[in-house]
Parts: sequence; C-alpha cells; structure tokens
Amino acid sequence: MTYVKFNNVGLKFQLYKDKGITLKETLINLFKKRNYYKNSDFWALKDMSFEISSGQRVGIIGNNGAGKSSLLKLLTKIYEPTTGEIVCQGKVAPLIELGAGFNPELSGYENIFLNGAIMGKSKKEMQKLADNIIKFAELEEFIHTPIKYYSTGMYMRLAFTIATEISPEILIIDELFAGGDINFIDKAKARLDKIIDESQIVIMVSHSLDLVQKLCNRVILVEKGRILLDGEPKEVCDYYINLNKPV
Ligand SMILES: Nc1ncnc2c1ncn2[C@@H]1O[C@H](COP(=O)(O)OP(=O)(O)OP(=O)(O)O)[C@@H](O)[C@H]1O
Repeated sequence: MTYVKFNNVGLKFQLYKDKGITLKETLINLFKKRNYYKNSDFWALKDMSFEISSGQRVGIIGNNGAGKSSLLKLLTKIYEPTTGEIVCQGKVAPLIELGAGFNPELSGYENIFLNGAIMGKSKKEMQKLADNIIKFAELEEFIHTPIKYYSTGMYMRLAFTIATEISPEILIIDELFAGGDINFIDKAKARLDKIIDESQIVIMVSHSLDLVQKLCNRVILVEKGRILLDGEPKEVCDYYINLNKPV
C-alpha cells in the first residue's frame, strides 16, 4: 500500500538579522565583542497534517513563500522536519530542483546510477534502463562529460528522464519544465501523461491553476506554512482565485 502521511509537521529555519543600523553602532558592537547578528526562528511550515493515499494526484498551490517547495523537500528528505513526523510508504521519484540527487563532478552516466540508487534501484536494474535514458534525454554525445559542464536544459532532460524511467510509486514534481527547452517539453509532456497514469501517487507544486486542475484530483492550498483548504481541484482553485482578487 502506497501512502504519504504528515503528522503535525513543522519546519523551522534560522534567520540572521543585522542589528547594527549605522556604521558607528556596528563598530561599537564589534569593539565590545557584542554579537551584532540577531538570530530569529522562522517557521516555514507549521502543524501540517494530511494523508495521501494510492490513486491521488495532489496539486499544492499557494502564494510565493507559502511553503510549497519546503513541503516537497521534506517529502524527498532534503530537509528533516523540526517537529512532527512524516511517513512515506513507496518508491519516491523527485522531479524537484535541479541538482538534488546529482553529483556535479560525476558524468551523466555515473549520475544515472547515483540517482537510481537514491531512488532504490540496483546497479543491474539501472544498467537495463541506461540506454533508454541516454537516448530519450538526447545526451548520447555528452553522457561521459561531468554534469557540472551541462547546460540547464541538459541537466533538466537527464533529471526528468531518470525520474520517469524508473516507474516511481510516488512522483513528486516541483514547477516542472521551468527552464527546459521547448522541443523537449513537448516530448516530456507526452511521457509524463503515461507516468502519471502509472504512478500510484503524484504530488505536484505549480503556479499554473490550469495545469493543476487538468492533472490533479485533489488540491491543497497552503498559506503561511499552513493548510488553508484541501479538497476538490475546482473548489480549491476558485477559492484561491477569490482570495487573491483585488478588492
Ligand atoms: N533555507 C532557508 N532558510 C531560511 N528561510 C527559508 C529557506 N528556505 C525557504 N525559506 C523560507 O521559507 C518560506 C517558504 O519557502 P518555500 O520555498 O517553501 O515557498 P514556496 O511556496 O515554494 O514559494 P515559491 O512559490 O516562491 O517557490 C519562505 O518565506 C522562504 O523565504
């Protein structure tokens, strides 16, 4: 059984604020060996509880800074929750920010295996998939080049192709295709439809309400790190549009 469960999850960051307003104050603080930086806590997510089960395609929407990407980063274990717990049952494939799960010093080929291992695939399993990945990502010529020399588009093509080739149970998508090249986007969209059909759970962050309503059967609206509404895509998207209407 594939599922994702957040139990009262909170995520706290430390913010550093410069207390010295003038140069004189800053110098006095330095001279008196006072700590001239003030730390303050910032909760990006607070008391988040929800459960996602097989067959659900969940869109996460909300204004800039609401906490959408942080939520995905918790799911993919890039961040640890400060409070609460996350239970994730199933193989997760993140189509998240470029670079997560990649080592820039390694070649594209080596990164296929590294990424596969992170997603729970053995070397043998990845060997069977490698040729398809290289071909679909159109990286035949550059596959043995360290990926630090890749363009954003090449990077995205490789990340997208690996994540979609391994038939993930839980597919996580953050603002997909931002920065990708147009030709590849068309090709990728067709492939994504197939993957979305095959994945048991899809969780995607998007600012495109059209895309969210097209692809998802549940939408969670996040505001200031909390869930504001969770339900039918049209109902939640309409609520969000009304919320942002100028008065
Ligand atoms: N590493 C960090 N350190 C401090 N604050 C952070 C860090 N990462 C994110 N934040 C803050 O946490 C809040 C939530 O950020 P997050 O990126 O999750 O928002 P978002 O909803 O994805 O926004 P956007 O739509 O702009 O991508 C923001 O106020 C952001 O500034």
